[in-house]
Amino acid sequence: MRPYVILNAAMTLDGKIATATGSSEISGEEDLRRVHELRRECDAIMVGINTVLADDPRLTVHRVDAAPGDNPVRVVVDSMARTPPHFRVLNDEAPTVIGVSESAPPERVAELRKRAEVVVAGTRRVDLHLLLERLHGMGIERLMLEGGSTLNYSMLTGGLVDEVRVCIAPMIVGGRDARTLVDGEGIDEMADAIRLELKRSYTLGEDLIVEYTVKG
Ligand SMILES: NC(=O)C1=CN([C@@H]2O[C@H](COP(=O)(O)OP(=O)(O)OC[C@H]3O[C@@H](n4cnc5c(N)ncnc54)[C@H](OP(=O)(O)O)[C@@H]3O)[C@@H](O)[C@H]2O)C=CC1
Ligand SMILES: Nc1nc(O)c(N)c(N[C@@H]2O[C@H](COP(=O)(O)O)[C@@H](O)[C@H]2O)n1
Repeated sequence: MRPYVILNAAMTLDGKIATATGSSEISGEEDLRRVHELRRECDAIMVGINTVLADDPRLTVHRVDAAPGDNPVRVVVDSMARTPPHFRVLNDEAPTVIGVSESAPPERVAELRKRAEVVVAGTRRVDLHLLLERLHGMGIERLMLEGGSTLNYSMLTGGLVDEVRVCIAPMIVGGRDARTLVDGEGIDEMADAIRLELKRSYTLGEDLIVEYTVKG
């Protein structure tokens, strides 16, 4: 058993979720409120280690009203236990789970254990199926996947995403090194593309929100 997973992100019209320099403030104010309402409805928020290193995110509900208990569990996918101990994802605003692999240096794992629950899943890279199974065992039924592109790819190709919700901002940045909604190795044939079904689309301020379910 695994949690129900909603991938949420904001991208420019040309599909970038960050520029090559890591600048990633894309959503308008209304969309940010939607994101935080969604966070409040989820049991956990999951990101990849590169997102933590790039953004030093809080990953809490802080743009809409929230009681302390409304903060979801924060989950970082971090094979080598590189999460810096002083980063905000390890502050006491909410509980944090760090998914590491068996290859993570023990001294870094021990340091993280002082501030977070560490789940070991996978030998070299985090085994996402196993991590999600463990999270489900911890009571996490609804999980919001908040990027970045590399983790989005692994989660989608692993069949671990149920819904995709994207804010498309009226901006274009270009750049072959800029991160897109989904990167990774990519699928070779269109016939093998991950198929989605559009459920809803609407505008929020200047942004267009599109919501899809992933076909099974
Ligand atoms: N606009 C938006 O909505 C958002 C934008 N962003 C932006 O995205 C960028 C980061 O994206 P990106 O660089 O792709 O990094 P990710 O945040 O996707 O992190 C990827 C890393 O996660 C670790 N990982 C561990 N196990 C796995 C696995 N099984 N599959 C995939 N990854 C795994 C790997 O590092 P290791 O092997 O060391 O563990 C991998 O390099 C940032 O600039 C951030 O600002 C991020 C979120 C939302
Ligand atoms: N939905 C959305 N829109 C954007 O424009 C974004 N840059 C992001 N980024 C994600 O949110 C995290 C920051 O969260 P906090 O405000 O610090 O709690 C960031 O790390 C990305 O995962 N998302």
